[in-house]
Amino acid sequence: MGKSEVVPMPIHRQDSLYAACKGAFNTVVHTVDEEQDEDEDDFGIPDNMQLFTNQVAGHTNDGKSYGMIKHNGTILKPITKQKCGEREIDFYEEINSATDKTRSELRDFVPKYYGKVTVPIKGNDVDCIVLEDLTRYYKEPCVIDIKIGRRTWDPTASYDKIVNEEAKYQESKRDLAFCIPGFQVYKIHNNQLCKFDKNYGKTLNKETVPQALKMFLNAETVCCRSLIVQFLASLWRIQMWARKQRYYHFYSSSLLLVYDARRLRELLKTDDDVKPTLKLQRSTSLYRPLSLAVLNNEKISTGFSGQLTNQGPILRTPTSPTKLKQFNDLVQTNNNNSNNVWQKSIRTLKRTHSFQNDYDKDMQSKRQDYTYILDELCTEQKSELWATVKMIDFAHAFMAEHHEVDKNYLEGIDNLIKLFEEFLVDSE
Ligand SMILES: Nc1ncnc2c1ncn2[C@@H]1O[C@H](COP(=O)(O)OP(=O)(O)OP(=O)(O)O)[C@@H](O)[C@H]1O
Ligand SMILES: O=P(O)(O)O[C@@H]1[C@H](O)[C@H](O)[C@@H](OP(=O)(O)O)[C@H](OP(=O)(O)O)[C@H]1O
Repeated sequence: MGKSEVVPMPIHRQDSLYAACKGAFNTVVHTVDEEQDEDEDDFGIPDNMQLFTNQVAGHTNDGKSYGMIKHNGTILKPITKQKCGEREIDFYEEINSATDKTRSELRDFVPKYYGKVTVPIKGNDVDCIVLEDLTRYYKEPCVIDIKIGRRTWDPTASYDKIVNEEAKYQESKRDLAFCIPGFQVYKIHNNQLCKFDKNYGKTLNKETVPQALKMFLNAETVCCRSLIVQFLASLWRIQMWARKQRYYHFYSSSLLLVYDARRLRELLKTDDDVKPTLKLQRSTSLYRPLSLAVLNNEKISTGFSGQLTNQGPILRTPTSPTKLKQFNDLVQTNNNNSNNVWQKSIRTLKRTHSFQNDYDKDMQSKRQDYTYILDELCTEQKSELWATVKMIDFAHAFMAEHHEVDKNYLEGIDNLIKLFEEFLVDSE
């Protein structure tokens, strides 16, 4: 592995967690300044391709399968299991040509798909799926693979496969309906790249998963609210889609969360960014609508009237016309950029000011709460995104039987969102 080395983890505040990693797991630490020049020759891939070093989970070059390959701003996913490969290609091709709203919308939530190529790897011609590299524009890409669902075996799985899958990540899957097969994080306090593999992920439970997520977020001491809100903005959109879609059931599929630690480092240099001027005041749960937020020491209405009907909370137009105008202008200005997930989230949030929509009521109140935070973040001068969430790995994507909602998938998403929302509340 070139200049990478296996060294004991440094001991920081999360002593127990780091101590658990020390020695027990194959935790690899690179220093950020270190050149990561892998020896491509060892892996027998063409000269114009490289091993994809930002891969945090999935199949690797272990003699039976191959790891991801980096090529020209894309990644190539080698197909070693014919059926899984065909299923994944069929899935991408189907959603790329779909014209219905639900599947067209799904295109926004997955990496861009560029077809299939055959690559000579170690003398074998291997078919590969060509996908957008989600880490491409990030200087210090922090990546976590979160496998969604309690059940990770598909309807065609053999008895052995079921037994095998059920034996893994037991506590995490049972209690949270998701698990963490791997992640990497550029630690901003010591410039080290820390990698955590599936052996580490398999030890996690409902108490340690939040700690691992905080480690991934560089949030052991201070939680960056902008980062969490960016992730939540994407997660909420995926959640809303998963709540209504009845096309697919995903088994062993993941969410890939990616952010740029370089941008986080820049942001944390200024106190204001760590402690945003906007603070929501709330007691415990995000599932209760707020009536007031505090902006620059001034109380402002979040739009919740304090009254509930059997249709849900009654919302009023927020009382800050200036903010609302800025917000409208911003949405208007960015209307052309229809692929910008951030702006789409903002437009969705804007719609939650009205009751004339179809969204679930709890979603309305949650989004209402965060309209102001998103508004503030988007009016920052440097507003381009530096964090994103995409759905990946469709080797086990199946058509939904009887047009049922994919509860297995949805539950994992819901629980992940709850954790992120708790981080946000804790950071106030
Ligand atoms: N579009 C992408 N951009 C960047 N990295 C990606 C992308 N797709 C996958 N990866 C990286 O590759 C890893 C494995 O991806 P994926 O889950 O598709 O592979 P897999 O071999 O089918 O996994 P599994 O063993 O879970 O079936 C991910 O954890 C992630 O680190
Ligand atoms: O997390 P682990 O312990 O690495 O387990 C692997 C994981 O469940 C993969 O999703 C699966 O690949 P598929 O999705 O392609 O089935 C792989 O099966 P495999 O060993 O048969 O490749 C498992 O080994």
